[in-house]
Amino acid sequence: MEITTRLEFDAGHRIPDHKSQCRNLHGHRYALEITLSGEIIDAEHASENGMVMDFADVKRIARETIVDRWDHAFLVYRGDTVVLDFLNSLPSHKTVIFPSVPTAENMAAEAFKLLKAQYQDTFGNQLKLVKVRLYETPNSWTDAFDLI
Ligand SMILES: Nc1nc2c(c(=O)[nH]1)N=C([C@H](O)[C@H](O)COP(=O)(O)OP(=O)(O)OP(=O)(O)O)CN2
Ligand SMILES: [Zn+2]
Repeated sequence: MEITTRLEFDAGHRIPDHKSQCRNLHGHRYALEITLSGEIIDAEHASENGMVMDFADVKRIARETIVDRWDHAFLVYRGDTVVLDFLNSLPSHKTVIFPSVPTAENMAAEAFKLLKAQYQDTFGNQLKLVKVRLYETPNSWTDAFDLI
């Protein structure tokens, strides 16, 4: 079985070498969809009985791991020194330094890597993160999978 839940957040970014307008500082309302697979839990009287994982717990983990960190932050490539220096000059600014250019693809890959370690198979139902889908706009999105 697969389950999917969706969270949204706002963040700023830029693609410094982009050929067009994405080189400008701008923001998106991102949507993050998390898909997990596993067997349906068969544990009489357990809160999770009949579920792959409680959607509330899927979202709580995603909030703690990604959304609370990236929401209303500016995501900056660590090599984008002109913008990084500017952001560092702003008192108490919420800045997330990225190891790669914060394209939708790199953000989804980073989210997958961080989330994979957080979804634990506590009920022995082969719970597994299978996909992270990130919408950068309502019309454009990317899917990250486990490449290992
Ligand atoms: N493969 C990718 N292409 C682009 C990315 C990306 O992350 N991966 N990012 C951008 C820019 O960030 C840009 O903000 C989004 O571009 P675009 O889809 O062209 O923006 P629109 O506002 O025109 O999108 P609508 O879907 O029409 O609202 C560029 N390319
Ligand atoms: Zn953008």
